[in-house]
Amino acid sequence: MTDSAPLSGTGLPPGHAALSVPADGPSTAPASDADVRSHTPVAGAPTLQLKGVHVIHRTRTGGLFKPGTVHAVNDVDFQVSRGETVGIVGESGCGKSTLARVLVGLQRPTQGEVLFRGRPLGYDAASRRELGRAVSVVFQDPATALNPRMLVREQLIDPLTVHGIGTEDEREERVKRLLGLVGLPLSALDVLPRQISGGQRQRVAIARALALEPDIIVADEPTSALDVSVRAQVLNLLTDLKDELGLGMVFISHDISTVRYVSDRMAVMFAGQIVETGPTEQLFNHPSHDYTRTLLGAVPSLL
Ligand SMILES: Nc1ncnc2c1ncn2[C@@H]1O[C@H](COP(=O)(O)OP(=O)(O)OP(=O)(O)O)[C@@H](O)[C@H]1O
Repeated sequence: MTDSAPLSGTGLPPGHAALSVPADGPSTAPASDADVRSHTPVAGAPTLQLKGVHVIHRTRTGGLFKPGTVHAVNDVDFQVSRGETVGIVGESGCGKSTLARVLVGLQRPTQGEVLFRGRPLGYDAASRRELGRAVSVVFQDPATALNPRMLVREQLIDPLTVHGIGTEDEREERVKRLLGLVGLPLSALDVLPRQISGGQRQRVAIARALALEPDIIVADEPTSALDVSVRAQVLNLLTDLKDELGLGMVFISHDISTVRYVSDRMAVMFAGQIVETGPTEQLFNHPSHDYTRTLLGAVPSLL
């Protein structure tokens, strides 16, 4: 981990930094129509829903599909709500991370709709702040979420302070609870990230993602950077937390056996498209797409 890794002042990873404004409770005086739309959930709507989403990245060198562009996400429909884990699996470069960035509001689709609680997601500061509170992200490398120069306590208190949650004492209490939830001792509060192991750092990153009591956690390859010996522990932690807190989770991995282990439903991604989706066991037992069969035929990896 380098000393230059950034930390947003929001309790969220870099890129969410601009999403938050200091205030307490729900925003008042919406700044735009988008704010008004986003503040009233539609009863029964999924927490997050994508409809016909495309993301085309512009590149200097060009991509596979067209010189100068990469069609990273191609006509994707997707949804997730509290209480369910939806896995997204596919090989490197198929568009999983781009899709994750769309889900957490860091990437605007080139085309298509992102609905948050049934309303079109706004990209103004107040809407992003609201999304940032309801949807957290855990990245592959905890270094992207943790500031190497801040004590664990400060990193966990930070999102609470930014969102104006609780008194100082209440924040301290919540931080201790968070640490307990992710199975770290209280002594971990007073250390820097480099003083703990990679698995423990990922636990801190998960605690931080839970700090604002989100509805959904988007976990993008959360165990891939960890030693094999601790992958299962972190995976079990995520599934336990999901059950305990009733969270929704989007679990992204290139490894189909890991996705099977945690997911209720699965989406198989290939070249930017979701080529197959369904209940996990059904998809395993009766894959309908050739690419899914190829993934299933690959040597199963250790978690
Ligand atoms: N900001 C960007 N600018 C240009 N191209 C990009 C950008 N982000 C991703 N891409 C390209 O879009 C495609 C999808 O990338 P993405 O990172 O979403 O895939 P992925 O499945 O998450 O892969 P990996 O597991 O290797 O991260 C790739 O071809 C990638 O090179």
